[in-house]
Amino acid sequence: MDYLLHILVMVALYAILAGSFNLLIGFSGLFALSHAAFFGVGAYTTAILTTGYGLPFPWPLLIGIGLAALVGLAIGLPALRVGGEYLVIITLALQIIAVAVMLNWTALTGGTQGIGGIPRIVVAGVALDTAGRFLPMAAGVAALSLWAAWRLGASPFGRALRAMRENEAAAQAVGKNVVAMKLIVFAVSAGIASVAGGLYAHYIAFVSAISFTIETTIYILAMVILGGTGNLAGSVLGAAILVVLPELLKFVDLPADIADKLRQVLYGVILIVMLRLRPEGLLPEHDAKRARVPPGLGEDGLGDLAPSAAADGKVTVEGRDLMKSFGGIVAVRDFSIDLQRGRIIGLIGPNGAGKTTAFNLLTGFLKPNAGTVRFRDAVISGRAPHDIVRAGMARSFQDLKLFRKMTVLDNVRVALPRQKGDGLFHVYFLPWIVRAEERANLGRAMAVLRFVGLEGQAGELAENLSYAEEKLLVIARLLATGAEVLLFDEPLSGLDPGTMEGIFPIIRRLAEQGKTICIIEHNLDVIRGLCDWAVFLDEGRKIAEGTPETLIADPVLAERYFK
Ligand SMILES: Nc1ncnc2c1ncn2[C@@H]1O[C@H](COP(=O)(O)OP(=O)(O)OP(=O)(O)O)[C@@H](O)[C@H]1O
Repeated sequence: MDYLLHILVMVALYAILAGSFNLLIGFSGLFALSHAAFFGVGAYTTAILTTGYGLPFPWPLLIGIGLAALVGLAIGLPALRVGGEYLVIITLALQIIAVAVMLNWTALTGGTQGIGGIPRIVVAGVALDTAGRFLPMAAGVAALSLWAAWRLGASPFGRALRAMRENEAAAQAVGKNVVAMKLIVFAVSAGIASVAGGLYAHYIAFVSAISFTIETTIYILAMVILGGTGNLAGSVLGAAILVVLPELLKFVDLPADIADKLRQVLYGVILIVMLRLRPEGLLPEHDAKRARVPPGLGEDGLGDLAPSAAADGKVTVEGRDLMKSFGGIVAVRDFSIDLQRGRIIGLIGPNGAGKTTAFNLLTGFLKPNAGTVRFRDAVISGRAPHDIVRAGMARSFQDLKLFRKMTVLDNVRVALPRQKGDGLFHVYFLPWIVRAEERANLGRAMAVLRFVGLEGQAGELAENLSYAEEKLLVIARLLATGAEVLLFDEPLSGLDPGTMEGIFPIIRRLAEQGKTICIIEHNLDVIRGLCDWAVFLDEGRKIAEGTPETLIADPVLAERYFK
C-alpha cells in the first residue's frame, strides 16, 4: 500500500515538472534542456535553508521559487536573445554546470554525499513522514502549480506565446515583445519546477546531485512529448505513465544495473516512437480544436481600431537617406520616402530591387547602416519592431506568416493592441479585468473579421483557409493592431482578378478612414487601380516616383520593367 502511495506522490511531483516544462517546450516552442537543474535549485534551496538555517516550510520552497526564477532569467537573457539552437546549447551547458556545482561546492551542497536529515513538513502537529501523509500535500501543491501553468497558458499571454511559437517575426509584427515574453515564461517555468524540488527534498529527506542530471531532464522531456506538447493534462498523463512504467520493470527479475539501463533505453525509444508516429502526443493540444464563436458579435466598421484623424494627406512617415547592405550586397541606398495620411503609395520595382528591405528598415526589422526613419516627428529607426507597431506602424509579410495552428479569430485577437491580459500581474491577480477585456476583444476581433468578410470563418484554423482567405486574414491581422500606418507586402499577389477586385475596396476604405498605406506590388493593374502615388526602386535606389500613370507611361521604365 505504502509503495502505491509512494508512486502517486512521485506522479504528483513529476506532473509539476512535466507541466512546467510543457510551458516552455509546448506552449512557447522554447527548447531548453535545463529543467532538472531548476528542480535541483528548488531541492537544494530547501535542503540548505532547513538543515543549515532552520527555516520552516513553506519559506524555503518560496525562496526556491524566487531563486530558480532569477537563475532562469540570468541564463535566459543571453540565450533567448539569440536563436533557438543557442538556447539548447546554453541550457544544456547550464544543466551540466549546475550538476558540477552540486557535486563540487561541498561546503554548501555536501558534494557527492548530498544533504540528509531534511526535516519533514509538519501540518497541524503531524509530520508528513509517510507517503500516505505526504500525498495530500503533494497532490494539493501539484494542483496549484498546474493551475498556475494552466492560467498562464489559457490567458491572452498564453495566446501570444503560441503566436510566438508559430512565428516569431509575425508575433513581433503584431506588437509582441518576444524577448520579454520568453524571459517571463522561462522564469515562471523555472519557478514552478523548483516547487517540485522543494517538495521532493522534504519528502525524501535527502538530496543529491544524481537526481538532477541531464537524464532527469530527458525523463521529463519524454513525459511532455508522450503526453502531448501544449496540453497540461497530457503532461499529467505522461508523468503517470513514465513513473509507473519503470516500476513495472521491477517485477521482471533483472539485475539492478541492467534494469536501470533498460529504463533509460525505454525513455529514448518512447521519444523516438512518439516523434515518428504521433508527434502531437497522446493528448493533442486543446487549442487546436476549432473555436465556437457566438453569432451576432462585432459591429460593422473598425470601431476604435480606425484612426481618429482625417485623411488629410499630412506626412506621417519620413524615411531619409536609408542605406542597408548585407556583406557585399547593397540592398537599399540613399532611399527616401514620404508616406501620407489617407494616401496609398505603391512601392514597385523588379525582383531584388530592395522593396522588402525598405519595409524592414521602416518597421525596425532591420537597422539601417545609415539614414533615419521618423514617425509623427519622432525618430524611430533603431527601435524594436514591436515598439514601432505599438507606436502605430505595422507591416505584413510577403510569405504571410499566419499563425497557422491558431484559429482565424485568435490570429486577429492576438494582434489587438494594449491587452492587459498580456501581463502576468493581471493574469494572476486581476483575472476579472482580463475576462471583461476578453469579452470586449472578442467583439473587436469579430468587427475586424466582418470588415474583411471573414466572420464566417472565425472558428476555423488558419491552416484550413483558402489562399484568398489567407490573404484576407493577413489584412485583418494587420488592421487588428490598430496601427495608423499599414505597410502591405504584396497583399494581392497570386489572386485571381475577381478576388482582387473584392479586396480593392477594403484597402480604399482604410485610406478614406485616414490610414497611411504603402503597398509593395508587382501587378500594374493593382498599382493603377489602387495607388495614388508610386515609387520605383531598382538595385536599391529610388529611380523615379510619380502618379502610377506617369510612371507607367515613362519610356525608360517601360523598357526596363513594364513590358
Ligand atoms: N537578409 C539578407 N541577407 C542577405 N541578402 C539579402 C537579405 N535580404 C535581402 N537581401 C538581398 O538584398 C537585395 C534586395 O532584396 P529585397 O528582398 O529587399 O528585394 P525585393 O525588391 O523585395 O524583391 P522581391 O520583389 O523579389 O521580393 C537582394 O539582392 C537580396 O538578395
